[in-house]
Amino acid sequence: MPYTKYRPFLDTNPVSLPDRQWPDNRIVKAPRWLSTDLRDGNQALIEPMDPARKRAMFDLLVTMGYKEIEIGFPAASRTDWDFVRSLVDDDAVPEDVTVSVLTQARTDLIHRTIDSLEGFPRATVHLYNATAPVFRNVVFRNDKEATKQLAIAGTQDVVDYMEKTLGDDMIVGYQYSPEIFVDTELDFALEVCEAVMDVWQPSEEREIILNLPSTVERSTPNVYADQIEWMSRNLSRREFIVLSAHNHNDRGTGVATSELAMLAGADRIEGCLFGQGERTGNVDLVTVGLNLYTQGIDPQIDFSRIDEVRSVVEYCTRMEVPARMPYVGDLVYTSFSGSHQDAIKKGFEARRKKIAQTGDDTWDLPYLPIDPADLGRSYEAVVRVNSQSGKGGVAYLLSTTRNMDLPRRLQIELSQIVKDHTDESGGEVTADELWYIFADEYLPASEVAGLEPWGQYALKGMNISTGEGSASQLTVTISVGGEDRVISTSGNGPIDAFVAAIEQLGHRIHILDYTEHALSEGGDATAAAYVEADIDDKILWGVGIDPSTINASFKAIISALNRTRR
Ligand SMILES: CC(=O)SCCNC(=O)CCNC(=O)[C@H](O)C(C)(C)COP(=O)(O)OP(=O)(O)OC[C@H]1O[C@@H](n2cnc3c(N)ncnc32)[C@H](O)[C@@H]1OP(=O)(O)O
Ligand SMILES: CC(C)C(=O)C(=O)O
Repeated sequence: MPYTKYRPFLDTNPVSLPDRQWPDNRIVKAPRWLSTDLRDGNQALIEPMDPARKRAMFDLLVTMGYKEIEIGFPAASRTDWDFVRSLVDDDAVPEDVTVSVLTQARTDLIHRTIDSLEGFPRATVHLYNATAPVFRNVVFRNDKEATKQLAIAGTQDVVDYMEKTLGDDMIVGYQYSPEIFVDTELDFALEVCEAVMDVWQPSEEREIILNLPSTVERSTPNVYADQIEWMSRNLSRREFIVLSAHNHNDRGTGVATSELAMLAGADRIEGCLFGQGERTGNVDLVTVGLNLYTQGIDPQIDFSRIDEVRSVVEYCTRMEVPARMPYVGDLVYTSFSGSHQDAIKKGFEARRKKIAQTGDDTWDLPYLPIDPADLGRSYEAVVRVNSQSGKGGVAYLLSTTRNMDLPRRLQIELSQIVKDHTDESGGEVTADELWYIFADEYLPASEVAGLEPWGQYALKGMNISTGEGSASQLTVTISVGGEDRVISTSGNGPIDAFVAAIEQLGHRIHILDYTEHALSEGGDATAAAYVEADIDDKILWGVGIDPSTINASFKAIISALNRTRR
């Protein structure tokens, strides 16, 4: 490939900051957020949002807690203008939300943009012009001075026209973006921003938002961080400036770029939900927000119903959120491989114990950086079973979907049975399919609809009496190949007596392990019993489910017996 036609970024726009501070900084609070879903996000859609979709997006952003929302480029099109006006007409903007509108530095567009704001209680006018060499030379055919003058004139236009047209009771802020900041010589970006500030005159009550976009991401995030720190250190009137980062994702590092920008001094992050936006998109606000959350920082945004957020965004943008999208994709809380499933299962068990014993619910789970429940995702989706899965995943699914708490060696036995199935089918086994595989293998068919009956033996009835200190007397009816046999025995306990009954059927049987637990709570609780037995020199597990614990254990022994002969 002709790689020599590309130049290293640092050869085109070098940054020197040997005493950089940002690598030692820590992010300790959420930035101010700006959602540009309705502007940058919308302008990049194959089919831009219609009014209903725009409104759904706006309402979603408000509900989630975004306080600054760029609602469009009202001078660009009738649809953008109408949408902006509809928010005033419908009184749709809550007290604590500030809308923002974008314009180029062109008088007619600036005036129309400001006209669109009439009636809003507060708003921000956002003006941009590209400042980088290739744009000066190719797009604007301007030198540096003319580029700066465009920013100055545009800002002056904004100031003058606001004063002339907007009432005193309206709070209007100003944002300036030197578009293509990353490719702009730093000293020139600084010069333009200073010139813009000279016009706007920021002060205690009159902040200015200076937005330094990686319009096209072309360097590693550390270079951008150097650029942000350099600007942050060299800008005058820094205390009145809200330094904003607007990052695209051309190199796939938009999130890292925004995070490093925060370390380097950015106060505000602009982006779109799930990374919508031009080309590879704007930075994903959900990922940046939830990355903060997983560090114990309140993102100030409600992500607790992430699937609802996703479905509204998919409706509005007519684009699908990919299955591996951080925090929200279909597969991100799913583990297929055996060792991951095993670790997750153990992690959940350890967590339950830790909470019960100490009340400490600090999150520390193998392979899961976030508790899916915090985002409204269910644990059932965490583990899925295919040919890569081991005992942990199988046991986890049966535990979460059926309350079955399988003993470890039974897990190993079942896992091999499931693997035979997945090796043959090649695909995933759903929780329902797993239940059918399990039931077909271990349970009398009558208990699970849709399965063929199997097994030479079945428990038909029993009567047991145990006197104090004396042996259990058992009379049991067992169907043998369809014919009922009534057997009377005794033993040290019910299981011992039942084993004696099985021996009367001509089998050698020795119980190796036995456990039981309730499957549900309350008076109508059902019990599950698990028996590992050596029957006629075959070691196998059997499972029984019944409202009576004794019946469940007898069924488990019958299950193991039938399996030796299947
Ligand atoms: C990085 C970003 O995403 S910025 C946002 C970009 N979004 C959009 O552009 C969406 C909406 N835009 C539009 O609908 C149109 O571009 C309009 C209505 C704003 C303007 O349309 P037109 O007047 O036909 O101009 P056109 O779209 O061709 O824009 C190019 C012209 O604008 C000039 N221009 C581009 N950006 C700016 C700017 N920020 N400030 C001043 N002039 C600018 C160009 O130099 C060019 O001028 P020229 O025709 O004299 O060479
Ligand atoms: C207008 C600016 C902020 C922009 O969208 C960009 O540079 O990507």
